[in-house]
Amino acid sequence: MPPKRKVTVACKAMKSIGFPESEVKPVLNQLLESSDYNWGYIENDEYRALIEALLQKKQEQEKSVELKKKDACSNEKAKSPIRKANKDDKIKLSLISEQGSESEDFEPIGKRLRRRHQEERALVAVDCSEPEDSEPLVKRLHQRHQEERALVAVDCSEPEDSELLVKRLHQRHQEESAFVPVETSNSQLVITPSKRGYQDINEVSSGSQDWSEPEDSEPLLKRSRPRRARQSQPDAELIQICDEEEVDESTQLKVWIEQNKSKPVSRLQHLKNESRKCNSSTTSPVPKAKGPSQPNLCNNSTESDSLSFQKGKTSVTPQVAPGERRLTSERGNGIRPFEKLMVEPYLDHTPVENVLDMYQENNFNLPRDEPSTDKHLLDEVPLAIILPDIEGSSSYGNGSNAKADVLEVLESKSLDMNEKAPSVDGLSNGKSSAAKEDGSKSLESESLDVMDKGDGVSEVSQFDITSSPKRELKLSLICNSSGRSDFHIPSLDAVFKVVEENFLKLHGLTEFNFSLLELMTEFCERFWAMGTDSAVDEHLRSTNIPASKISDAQGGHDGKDGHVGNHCTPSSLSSGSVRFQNPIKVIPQIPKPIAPSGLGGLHGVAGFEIKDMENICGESERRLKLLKDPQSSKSNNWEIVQKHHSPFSIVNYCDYVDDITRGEEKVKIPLMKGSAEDLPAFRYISKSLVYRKGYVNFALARISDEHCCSNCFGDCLSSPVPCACARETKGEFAYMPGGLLKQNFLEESITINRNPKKHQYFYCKNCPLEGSKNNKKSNRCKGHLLRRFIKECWSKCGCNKSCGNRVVQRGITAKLQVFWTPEGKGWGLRTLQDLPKAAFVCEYVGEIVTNSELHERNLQNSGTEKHTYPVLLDADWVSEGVLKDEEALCLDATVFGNVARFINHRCHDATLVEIPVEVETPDHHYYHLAFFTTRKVDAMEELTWDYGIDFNDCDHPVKAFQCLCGSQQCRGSNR
Ligand SMILES: C[S@@+](CC[C@H](N)C(=O)[O-])C[C@H]1O[C@@H](n2cnc3c(N)ncnc32)[C@H](O)[C@@H]1O
Repeated sequence: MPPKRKVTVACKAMKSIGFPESEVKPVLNQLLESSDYNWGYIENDEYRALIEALLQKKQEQEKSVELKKKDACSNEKAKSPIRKANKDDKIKLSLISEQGSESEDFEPIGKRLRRRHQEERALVAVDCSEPEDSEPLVKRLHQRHQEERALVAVDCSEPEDSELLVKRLHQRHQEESAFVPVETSNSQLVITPSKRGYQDINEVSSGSQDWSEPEDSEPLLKRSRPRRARQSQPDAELIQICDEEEVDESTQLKVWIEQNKSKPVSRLQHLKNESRKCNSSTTSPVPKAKGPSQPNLCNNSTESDSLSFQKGKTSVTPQVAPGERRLTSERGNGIRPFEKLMVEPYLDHTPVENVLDMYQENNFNLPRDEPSTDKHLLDEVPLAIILPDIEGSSSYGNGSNAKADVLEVLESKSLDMNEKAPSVDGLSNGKSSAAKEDGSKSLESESLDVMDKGDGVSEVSQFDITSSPKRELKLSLICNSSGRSDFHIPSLDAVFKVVEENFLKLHGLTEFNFSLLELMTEFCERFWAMGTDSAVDEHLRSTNIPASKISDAQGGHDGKDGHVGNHCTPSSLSSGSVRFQNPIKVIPQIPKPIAPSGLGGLHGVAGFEIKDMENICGESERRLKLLKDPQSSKSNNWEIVQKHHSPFSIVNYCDYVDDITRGEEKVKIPLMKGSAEDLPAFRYISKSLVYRKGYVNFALARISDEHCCSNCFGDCLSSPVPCACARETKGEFAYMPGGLLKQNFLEESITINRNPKKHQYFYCKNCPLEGSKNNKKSNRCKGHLLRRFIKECWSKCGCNKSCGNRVVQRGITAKLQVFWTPEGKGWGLRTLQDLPKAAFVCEYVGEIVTNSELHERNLQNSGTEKHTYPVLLDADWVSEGVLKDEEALCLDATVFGNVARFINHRCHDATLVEIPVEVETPDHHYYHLAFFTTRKVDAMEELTWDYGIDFNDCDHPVKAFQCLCGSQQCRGSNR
């Protein structure tokens, strides 16, 4: 269904339950954005996510009206001016625990709801003890909404006295804190909510998981069934983690009765709801809850997205992501937010201008097909980051460059301004640093000052710097005003003004352009700059990028350079604290596609610089022109090119006997001496290229949090708990440190290849392969073998490039040679060194063509032309549903290819096995096909793989050859 229609249908559905379109559209828009335009997520469960978002929004609106009312009232009573409060509060600070409500302020509503939705889904899958009630979803959601409204109503009935209000808020915070799972040791976990679900897995599995354990006996087909079903597996491991043992039931009940006096909700229903809430939001790794019916007033506001470092506690980077369906629905419903955006995955020399353009495209623009609904909302309006040295104009520059990139590192720093401050809210103070479980380190926390008012109440504030995996850097200042009845939220401008004036006074300056906001921004820049590795420093130093570009790319919401503009938002916290937060989006380092201006229709080609393309095209101006504007010619220049192979004859392999890759690979691949002129004319490429129609989308935006490990750090393989990227391989990585495949994974892949079972085949209703043949014969699908995928970490992951879960993408490392086979198979590939079993050798690289394009090629081939064997990328067609022609792809290495085009076929006992590898996109209709050794291979042995051809299939795109593999189980020797 086209997106516009989807919007209409969604609006209609919402209208039927009482939400007008005007309310629905902005929320839907926001939800779409936060879910990466994943309609599947929005449409699931009768629009559950959307309904929740709408209810939540309504509730927030109501709450804010209430709060405004109360504020107005308390302002009346509390006469003390802001300046007085500031003056009295000589910021004496220490860390406080405020992450509880932080996310409510910082995290966009859509994201929050999506997360909650995911958590709830996971719990529904797990919690067998609690039968789902049969109430329709909408009714249940409405009911919950009513309950929440009722709670607000209770609050409203209290006297509007400012002092009482503050106290009450504070008290409620304390109460709520009491129900938040408490520390069981000094290493309490502080969890990012969006990943919270995995925390328990960490806890449960760490230490108990045996990585070398044999694979479970689950049939492959079951695992390979559509990912929607597969996802439930990791989720199912989620357990109840609320520390209800710590909470006295009668106390809970009492509080609950207090809070729900006026509510016409049955206790049972309430308990169910609360239990669900608790399940989805609690953070403690401590023992399981007693049961679902136990009352629990777990504070949902602990759902913080903050990564605040808390002293004495260990911030844990969550590991395994929840199994949410990959975003194939985008494809399925025709939404192509970043259509044909090809990203060269390994490009290190990406000009930053284009990176920024792309970032802008990816993150701030509506997708092309997306209906333009109401105002496109952004909860967090980003400030621009200025790169001080970029134009050489920074007054702060010390030669190092600030950067606005590469920021998927998870670090959080709390600068506590109190030294030796007494513990507040359960937190210790003083210098502290903590190693997270993922191996990353929380930054040291420094305490600078303390003031005890003498009544045991510390005035505590916190300057919090948080970087999120979303490449946002947040500075937040939390002023704890608890115990001060005269406190009310000052205007941020006023605060800035006072601080700036004080600063100037303090330094005896009269004419100095000092801006606190700029200082904060500068702080962010420096933070990122210092946390970025030197390689990137160097990269940016060499890149001349105007600052305006950067602010543009940031969204440019303030209309100027994006740097100024009052985006700090004051908000009050339940404890009576006030927070100013200043979310700043930071540009990630994103590989770029080749600029569209470069080669017209070829801009989608990944992996080539323009000069490379010009080289490929040789000296021929005419050809280049054709390539630059393929539309300008009626003739298909690419086909002409291919037919005659003329552009490639310029490659005289006599000149490249030392290295037929011409430097395309990290290693040289020589040709056996003597007969270079016999080498077929082809162009060596190290990465596959889209020929023309094939749909391959490497947009980063397609990779959701669940499909990357943005929180990881360093080497994922060294993490005690496998990250989200191991989900594809059932929660354990396919690789061992050092790059070899794990035995069980390898064996399974070999078995699937050599002895496929009936149930390991998938039969399509409308087979794209058969359909592409366009002949009158039967289009009956002959079956596609379902294979196991490896999923490698990639650019959106937080780990570094040498992470052990990045093998195929690093390219060829073995010493190989192209040689003339004595048996008459033509050229072949062999190894010049001993290779261990399970070692990666190379991937199959070629042109990415659709099946119909391949068919056309074959028709055009007179049959006399030598052809390499095209490889069908059908390893997971089962989960891709009905494929469009442009999604049914194969790799043809005949004209553009890598060394794998020389690997000959061997029936059954080949030295190599091919394994699909997901790298840049979760869409499984495109993937890498990597070759691993099936056994130890000795130096000078030929490398072979089983093409999997049916030698009796006359319909096959390429005519079968008489097999000379020499295997005892040869299938094609007597043709
Ligand atoms: C991918 S290419 C391999 C490289 C090829 N030998 C060459 O010289 O370019 C596939 C072609 O090699 C030949 N070939 C591969 N394996 C063979 C085998 N076992 N027996 C005979 N010919 C084989 C066939 O002509 C086949 O179409």
